[in-house]
Amino acid sequence: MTDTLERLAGILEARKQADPDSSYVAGLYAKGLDTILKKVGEEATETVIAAKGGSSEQLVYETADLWFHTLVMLAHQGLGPEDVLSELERRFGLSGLDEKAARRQK
Ligand SMILES: N=c1c2ncn([C@@H]3O[C@H](COP(=O)(O)OP(=O)(O)OP(=O)(O)O)[C@@H](O)[C@H]3O)c2ncn1[C@@H]1O[C@H](COP(=O)(O)O)[C@@H](O)[C@H]1O
Repeated sequence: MTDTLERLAGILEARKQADPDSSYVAGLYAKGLDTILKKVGEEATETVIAAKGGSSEQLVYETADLWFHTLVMLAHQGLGPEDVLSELERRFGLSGLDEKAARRQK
């Protein structure tokens, strides 16, 4: 499963050298962070709409768009899926309620 994320992250890294006219990802990098963040916001909204009223197929499609654009965002910021997966690994065994309580004590 993570092979797919690693493979995609490799492509996103390589697209940093690509021509924006021949690559959607290179085009996003060229337009900059604000454009990438706008796409993330749009895809998040489309995912919510699909979850509320769409088919399973639409929800999977929109979630893929959302994941893809968040991976572009991470790559633009010098991060990758391994960073997010490490954070999720760290959270294993830590209840969300306990984590929230610990944050409130800070
Ligand atoms: N996984 C994806 C992927 N998912 C979604 N998209 C694109 O993300 C866009 C989604 O935007 P919308 O749904 O809003 O559609 P749109 O109206 O056409 O988009 P905009 O004109 O508003 O940008 C579409 O253009 C999709 O084609 C993707 N584009 C690329 N990839 C991967 O990235 C690789 C590199 O792509 P290029 O850089 O284009 O070679 C590809 O081989 C794929 O593996």
